[in-house]
Amino acid sequence: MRRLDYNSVLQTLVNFIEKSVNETNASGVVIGISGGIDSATVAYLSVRALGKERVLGLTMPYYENRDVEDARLVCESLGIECRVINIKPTVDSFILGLGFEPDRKSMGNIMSRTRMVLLYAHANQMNCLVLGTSNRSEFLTGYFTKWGDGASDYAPLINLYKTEVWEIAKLLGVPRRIIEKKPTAGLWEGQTDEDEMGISYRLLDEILWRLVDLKMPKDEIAEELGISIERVEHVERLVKSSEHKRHLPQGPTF
Ligand SMILES: Nc1ncnc2c1ncn2[C@@H]1O[C@H](COP(=O)(O)OP(=O)(O)OC[C@H]2O[C@@H]([n+]3cccc(C(=O)O)c3)[C@H](O)[C@@H]2O)[C@@H](O)[C@H]1O
Ligand SMILES: Nc1ncnc2c1ncn2[C@@H]1O[C@H](COP(=O)(O)OP(=O)(O)OP(=O)(O)O)[C@@H](O)[C@H]1O
Ligand SMILES: [Mg+2]
Repeated sequence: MRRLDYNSVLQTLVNFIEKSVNETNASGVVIGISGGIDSATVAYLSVRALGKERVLGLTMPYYENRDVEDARLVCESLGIECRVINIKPTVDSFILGLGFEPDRKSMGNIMSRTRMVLLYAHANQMNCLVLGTSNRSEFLTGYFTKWGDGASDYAPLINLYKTEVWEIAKLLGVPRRIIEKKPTAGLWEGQTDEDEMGISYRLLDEILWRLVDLKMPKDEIAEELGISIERVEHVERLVKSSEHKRHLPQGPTF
């Protein structure tokens, strides 16, 4: 992987948030706090950039599990306001209105888009910006809901791989319990990112960096990492098939 000076990356992230908020005359930021590491990292960076009074955390559970406790742990350790909104009634009423039984992926995407609606309602009302939490590993593989968690005003982590986010989180002092948790979108019980994508983040990031940033031939990547070419091709397919998620909607030009 590339070697970054994480202290300097951290300062760049803090400066970026401060500048984005000040230049837009926003009062502060709203962040969806899941209890996972990406949102915790964005919250920690935001408090460094803006102070705790200008950061609002929204925890929006669908399932009853430990994630709400973890989200509270993040907010309490930072001293930021944490509002909990149970999205089950809203999501269930969407499903009732559909007239068909959505599969678990469609249902998960409804959950993600419901959270987006709630984040923007708070941003509108409070003159705040929505900070996204997507990282480069998710962005390049399309591992996010289009117009759901992929939607935000600024996304400070978008150019950092997941393995790099882990390093920044350690430097920030994010609670260990949050750092050590298995990454999960939490869209269905037992879901984990690495199972669904079929690869560990450590290997994914090594492949993505060579494939996308260094533009290395696939056979060289496989040889250098001591893996089969099929694994590299799997990642390449994820990148290619999610191209549409990295652009605004296209139309013909005249
Ligand atoms: N070629 C193309 N050009 C333009 N648009 C295209 C398209 N192919 C599909 N589409 C559109 O995109 C839609 C599919 O995209 P989308 O609706 O996002 O749905 P999809 O990519 O199928 O599912 C979202 C994935 O992201 C994961 N996720 C979601 C939320 C959070 C996290 C997390 O890590 O926390 C992960 C989730 O587990 C799932 O694997 C299609 O229904 C279609 O409308
Ligand atoms: N229950 C939730 N309450 C509030 N926001 C949520 C919830 N679930 C997901 N989100 C939002 O969607 C984002 C995307 O989820 P994702 O799982 O990629 O990140 P994470 O949970 O912060 O970290 P990890 O990937 O390690 O689980 C979260 O960072 C958060 O902003
Ligand atoms: Mg998560």
